[in-house]
Amino acid sequence: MKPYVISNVGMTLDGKLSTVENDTRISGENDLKRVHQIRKDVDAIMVGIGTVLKDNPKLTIHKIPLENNKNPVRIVVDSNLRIPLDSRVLNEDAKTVIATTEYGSLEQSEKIKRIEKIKELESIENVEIIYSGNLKVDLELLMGKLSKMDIKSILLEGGGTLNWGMFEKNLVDEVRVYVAPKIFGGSNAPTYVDGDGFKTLEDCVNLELIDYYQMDEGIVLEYFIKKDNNQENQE
Ligand SMILES: NC(=O)C1=CN([C@@H]2O[C@H](COP(=O)(O)OP(=O)(O)OC[C@H]3O[C@@H](n4cnc5c(N)ncnc54)[C@H](OP(=O)(O)O)[C@@H]3O)[C@@H](O)[C@H]2O)C=CC1
Ligand SMILES: Nc1nc(O)c(N)c(N[C@@H]2O[C@H](COP(=O)(O)O)[C@@H](O)[C@H]2O)n1
Repeated sequence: MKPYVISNVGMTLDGKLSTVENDTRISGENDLKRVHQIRKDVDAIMVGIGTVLKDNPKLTIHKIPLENNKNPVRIVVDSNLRIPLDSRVLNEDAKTVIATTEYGSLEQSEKIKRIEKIKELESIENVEIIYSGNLKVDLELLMGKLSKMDIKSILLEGGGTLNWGMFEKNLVDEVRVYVAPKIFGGSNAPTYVDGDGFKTLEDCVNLELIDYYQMDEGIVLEYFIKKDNNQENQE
């Protein structure tokens, strides 16, 4: 049984997650409070290494009172352990799981560097490294391992490449997006779901609307993922 995965982003009307210069001021204050309430409701928050490298996020609950809650576990999907040791997501405010790949097939010099980085990360008390897959993190395997760690719900915050990986493997259960009344443009600006993309309508993700409501100057849209994809797309 895999964890229940909620994908949440703040995006512009043209689907961007940041500008081409990585300006990510999209959500208003009330929407950020909504996001932090979801963080409070889940066991873990998951991002890709791209987001860590570009945003240096904290991934803790800080826009609303934590009260007597613990911060959720922070999961960083990082096949090649590129995470900088001074990343805020490695601070002591919460446990951090780094999902990486087996390194046995690396050539000797790369393997030595990888083992060095593993030792440095393992010396950080609240950090745990888990291994799933070879060249790239195997997300299906990862979900199974996280479930065994008693992580039953995950807020997937992105970015667009990891979001693609999760949608491609049909690992997302719910979508909540804040759509700001802004247009960023830019063919190189990151979008909600990047990656290779589905080739045909038969393969794409189908959504079932749950709710929609105004928030700040924008709109929040909430959907379930329709899991009977094939039947839906044949109609
Ligand atoms: N507005 C919003 O709500 C949000 C905005 N953002 C923005 O998104 C941008 C970052 O997005 P992006 O650059 O795409 O990076 P991501 O955060 O999506 O990280 C992608 C990286 O994760 C690693 N990864 C490992 N396994 C997988 C897999 N199976 N599938 C996919 N990725 C995998 C890859 O690196 P490797 O091969 O090294 O493992 C990949 O390059 C930033 O500009 C950030 O500001 C991010 C989150 C939310
Ligand atoms: N939901 C949402 N709306 C926006 O406008 C955003 N820019 C983001 N960004 C995500 O939140 C992370 C920062 O979290 P911390 O405040 O540092 O805890 C950022 O890295 C993106 O994942 N999200």
